[in-house]
Amino acid sequence: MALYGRVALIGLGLIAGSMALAMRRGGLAGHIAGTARTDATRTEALRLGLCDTVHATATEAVAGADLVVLAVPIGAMEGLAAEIAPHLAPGATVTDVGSVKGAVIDAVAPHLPQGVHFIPGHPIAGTEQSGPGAGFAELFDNRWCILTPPEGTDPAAATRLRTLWEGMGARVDEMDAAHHDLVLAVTSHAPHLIAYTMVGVADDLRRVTDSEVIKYSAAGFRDFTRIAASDPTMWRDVFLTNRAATLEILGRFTEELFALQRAIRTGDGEMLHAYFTRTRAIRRGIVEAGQDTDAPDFGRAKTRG
Ligand SMILES: NC(=O)C1=CN([C@@H]2O[C@H](COP(=O)(O)OP(=O)(O)OC[C@H]3O[C@@H](n4cnc5c(N)ncnc54)[C@H](O)[C@@H]3O)[C@@H](O)[C@H]2O)C=CC1
Ligand SMILES: O=C(O)C(=O)Cc1ccc(O)cc1
Repeated sequence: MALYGRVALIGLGLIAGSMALAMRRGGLAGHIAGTARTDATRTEALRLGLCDTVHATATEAVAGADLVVLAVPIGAMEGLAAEIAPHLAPGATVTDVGSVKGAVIDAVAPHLPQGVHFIPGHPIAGTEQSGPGAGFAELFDNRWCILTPPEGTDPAAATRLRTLWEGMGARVDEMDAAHHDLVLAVTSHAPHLIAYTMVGVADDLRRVTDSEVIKYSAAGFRDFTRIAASDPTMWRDVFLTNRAATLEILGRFTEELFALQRAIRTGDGEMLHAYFTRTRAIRRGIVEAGQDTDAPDFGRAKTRG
């Protein structure tokens, strides 16, 4: 028997589309109901076989669902939570996949009725692509998914959601929302901002033509351009909702950057060498601990992009 009888996916983009395909692969959902705002997305989701039914409204999709997944940009979550709240089945679990957790909890939890389990989540897996056609079943394989269940969460509901993510190929960790937001500011949010900035700098530097940027892109800059092609709405919402942690990390980043800038200006090769030796050791530690899921020897499908 399927783990969840009826799953409602709100927002049929990269993450919801990948979840639909991964749930089908694992036989984890009896019925997948989806909702999207436009006719084009609903038609595309049916054509791709993501959903058994697609609905024009979120309230129709969540009716009778035992799992509801909010898979929209963070700024859209509060409005959707308010809209679906009166239509949720008693005992249902509501989860989300947002890249920031504290703000999502503040926005969503107050709207949900007693008897509904709210267990926020965040798959640490994605690409710069968006929309239903961007999804693929292997996206979560060997990737982490972080759950941030609030205190007092029903253990059976949390275990069931953990089992779903494991069934979709992910490894699951639990932590509190504030810690999640700090960790992700370091590992994802600040790096994305740096990529956006670097691509902006190259664009501003008119002495370097566009064709030269493309032609001579070494791997570092190529990765920046891929990341800087990510969805603008999603990333605007990430920075507006993880403000404190991102600003804290960017402050530290700026200090380090100034120190390196000074070392370059003063010709302090010793400082540069010591710094790069330290960072190389960090990278090697990650690979040796088997934490780099993109390493070629990890035996998994690489994230597309
Ligand atoms: N893209 C990535 O790599 C990752 C994204 N996330 C999170 O997952 C969530 C969804 O991201 P993606 O699937 O990448 O985005 P996406 O852009 O591919 O899909 C989002 C979908 O939500 C729809 N939508 C937007 N506002 C809506 C509203 N008010 N009502 C109904 N539908 C609405 C959009 O039309 C779109 O179809 C975001 O909160 C993001 O932070 C989490 C992990 C990775
Ligand atoms: O495409 C990439 O490199 C990513 O970093 C994907 C990603 C984007 C946002 C998340 O919250 C988690 C993963």
